[in-house]
Amino acid sequence: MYTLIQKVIDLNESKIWYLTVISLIIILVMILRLEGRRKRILANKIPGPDGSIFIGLLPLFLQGPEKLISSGLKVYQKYEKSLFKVWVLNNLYIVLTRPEDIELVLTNPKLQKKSKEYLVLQESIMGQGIFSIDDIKKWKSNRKMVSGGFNFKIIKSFIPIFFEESNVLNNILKQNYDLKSNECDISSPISMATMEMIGKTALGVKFNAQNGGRHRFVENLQTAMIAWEYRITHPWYLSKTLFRLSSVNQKHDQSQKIINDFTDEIINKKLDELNQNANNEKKVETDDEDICRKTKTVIEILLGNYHEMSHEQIRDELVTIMIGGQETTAMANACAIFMLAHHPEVQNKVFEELQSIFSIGDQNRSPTYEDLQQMEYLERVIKETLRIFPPLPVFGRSLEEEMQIGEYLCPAGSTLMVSPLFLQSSTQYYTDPEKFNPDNFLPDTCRSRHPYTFIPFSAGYRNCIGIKYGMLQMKTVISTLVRKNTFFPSDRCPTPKHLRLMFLATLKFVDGCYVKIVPRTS
Ligand code: HEM
Repeated sequence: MYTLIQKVIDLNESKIWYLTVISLIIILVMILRLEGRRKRILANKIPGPDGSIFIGLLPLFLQGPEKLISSGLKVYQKYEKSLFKVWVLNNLYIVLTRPEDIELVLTNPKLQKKSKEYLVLQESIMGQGIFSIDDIKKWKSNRKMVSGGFNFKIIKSFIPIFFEESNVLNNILKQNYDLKSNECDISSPISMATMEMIGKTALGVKFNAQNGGRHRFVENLQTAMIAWEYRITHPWYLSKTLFRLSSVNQKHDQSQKIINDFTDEIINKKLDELNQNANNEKKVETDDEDICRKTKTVIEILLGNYHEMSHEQIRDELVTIMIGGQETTAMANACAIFMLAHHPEVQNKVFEELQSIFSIGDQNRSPTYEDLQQMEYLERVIKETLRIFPPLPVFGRSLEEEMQIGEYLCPAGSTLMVSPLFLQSSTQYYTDPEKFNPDNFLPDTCRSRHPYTFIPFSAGYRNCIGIKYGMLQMKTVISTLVRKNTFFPSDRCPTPKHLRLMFLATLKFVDGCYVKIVPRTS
């Protein structure tokens, strides 16, 4: 015994340090193994496809983003009676299928943290913006400040901008359609229109995107988003270290820098402008509220919190809003026009509703907020479009502690997944879910369903901040286009089943969205 003690005393400091490190590593490996074991034991009790050994359902992803939707739907339909598990490499996903479980998760204050896939956005231009941030304390206070830019009065003042850009869109579509067949791919023009709208309303910037202005922000935003899609559809690139080795990484980093530099420039310019106009501003604020509101954009509201938010934070929030508000509404607007083209009886009802709101000869009048409120049928059309084509088809939350959901104990370290796309096309909640039926959103029908059976904007704590903005913008775009045109199916895409979609973080068209456009004569 004495010799053992003597030996320990004789160890020099570096050896003791070495032994400590080795012991810590051994303990850590044991803990991880135990945790992994527990995760596997609990996972084994949850139904779901086993997939291949070690790689799970990775082959599903490797089939490509278009096939992923149909293959994913098959798996979902097979297991949707309860929540189910899916392994992809060593990641465990628990897919929630019942509205009760989804509500439990989305309204649980302990489950506000997004899953690790969102790191892709955090490591990119969204940074610490409220969409991707996982520091919940910071998210709470930032969300409060960002919400200021989306209050009712501010959003209402954006309607003339939505209308102006919808008219530009209408002219662009006229220039774009084939003179013989009247066919046109509406996806890209609509995408540029929503880009211009969000640029003007959030940043107070004109990109001239609709008229082909190749703005550096717009172009680099698209490059950065392609890089995310690449990472998400190649799950091993979720690791930043591996992604750094890929050829896409360099392009992404260049784009990130250009976007950040541009947004910094805008913030600095706006700050100077605000400082210079401080006295005039004060005067305007005491004048007619309407005049003041017209001049406010989301950036100005955020800069009002410049002392509470860092410059970088404001930049991240602005870029987040630009991304959150552009692609989502572009996809929804295009899908709604496409579905109207394929459902003439629905299109006629929308037009009749518009005729009851706008008098004859009123074609160029901008809708007021009250007009948009009266477009109840159009609202149902938009909701039905979002049911069938939710622009964000999947979202996830990180499960950090074991939790009982329904009859299953879900292991810590897994990701809880919710899929509006699959949930909203389930026969369990919608009769004939493939049918485009705006009456699914009649008040009584809505009341008869669990509210969490329709969640295109998510719900609960981290629901979409842009719901009102989105609804007013979509109503303005669609009503303006339908007031001026009739839409018909294109020969290139004769039925809705021919519309090819893919899952690339958001829902996207594989080869455009074609319709025939015939301008109304009076
Ligand atoms: C059709 C239109 C839209 C759809 C379907 C949609 C959908 C969603 C969904 C599903 C989420 C939650 C995502 C998650 O949990 O990971 C979300 C969050 C968010 N959306 Fe939207 N969105 C739309 C329009 C907009 C608009 C117009 C804006 C801003 C102008 C916006 C900004 C945001 C932001 C900032 C968040 C993060 C909120 C937070 O975590 O606190 N969205 N959106």
